[in-house]
Amino acid sequence: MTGREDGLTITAVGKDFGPVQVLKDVSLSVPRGEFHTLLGPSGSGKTTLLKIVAGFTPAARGSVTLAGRVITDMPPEHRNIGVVFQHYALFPHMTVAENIGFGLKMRGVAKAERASRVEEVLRLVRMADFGQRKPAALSGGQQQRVALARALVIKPQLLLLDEPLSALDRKVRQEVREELKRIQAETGVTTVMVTHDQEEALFLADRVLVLEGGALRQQGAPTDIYSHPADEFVAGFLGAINLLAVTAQGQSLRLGNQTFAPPAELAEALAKANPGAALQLAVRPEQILVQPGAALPGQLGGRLIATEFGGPVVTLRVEVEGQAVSVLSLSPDVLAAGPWEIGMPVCLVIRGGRLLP
Ligand SMILES: Nc1ncnc2c1ncn2[C@@H]1O[C@H](COP(=O)(O)OP(=O)(O)OP(=O)(O)O)[C@@H](O)[C@H]1O
Repeated sequence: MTGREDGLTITAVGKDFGPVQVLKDVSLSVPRGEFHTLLGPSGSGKTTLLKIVAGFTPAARGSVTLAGRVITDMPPEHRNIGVVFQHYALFPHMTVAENIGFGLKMRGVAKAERASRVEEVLRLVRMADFGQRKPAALSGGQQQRVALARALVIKPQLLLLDEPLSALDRKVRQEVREELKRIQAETGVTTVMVTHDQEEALFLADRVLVLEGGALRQQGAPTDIYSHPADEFVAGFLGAINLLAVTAQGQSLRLGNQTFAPPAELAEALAKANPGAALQLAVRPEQILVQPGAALPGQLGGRLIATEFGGPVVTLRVEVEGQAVSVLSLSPDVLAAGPWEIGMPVCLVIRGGRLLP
């Protein structure tokens, strides 16, 4: 069997709540061993999709296949899926080890094997010394590790994570997210994680699936989806971006009264555009190079309107033909190398981006 047949396949899954179609025939597949993140704003249907896969909610239409078996109507306890939610929901009266072993006990696994599997999975999540503690005596990050151990101890064919990090504070969230990436790589378990945090989705995933209004807007590798968003929604949702109103003019682009050379990667898209067509150029701040002084031919000229210090990065705000453009400079050295005076002329070189209709 290929990885794809071994993994998860969702085919035309739909779901309605009353008159509202919250999932509109979503199809996707997660090859075995891959880590996919399901990213989308609140209410986009992420949790509903995850619940359908887990078996907690029936689908109105479509099918779900895991490891070659159709599981659409199978009860959750027969699906061999591990699930972790935002709120840990560990049993408070049981120790960590008992919490983790509970699912094995339900499955009739003998005591000695239970103990060795609990120990193994506790080592995996680096909580080997915590087996005898009660959940109340653990930090939030440690409780989520235990929840992860509990989901993994059954050796699931699929791991589903619903915002598992969002109740943790920033520093702990980063630690646990790195742990999660390591643990997924070590176990090789096929994983789908729901998040509304763009950075988290990009950091963790082999592939990011962007859901909006119950429909998949784009799926792809993190770098691809970040640099080549399919539409304005995806572009804006994945981080800061400049959307510049431009018109196609042969091999060049026109912005207001200025004509400039687009980055080479846009040549193909530009060749297909109608002359004079109004387009949007979507450019991430770090795809723009800024220099003090007037523009040379092929560059864009503007005026510096603000500099914003942000620790490791500095954002320069520039006005070009009445449009505001933000430029990310990767180091404060750029600022120190000045002179950057508000109101001064600057020139911009656009080094990447995407044309949107
Ligand atoms: N049991 C239900 N009854 C009625 N409507 C529901 C039910 N569950 C979810 N919905 C609606 O379905 C839509 C999708 O909800 P869902 O929880 O899947 O979104 P989400 O993307 O996970 O959002 P969030 O990030 O806020 O959790 C929302 O409009 C929600 O109000």
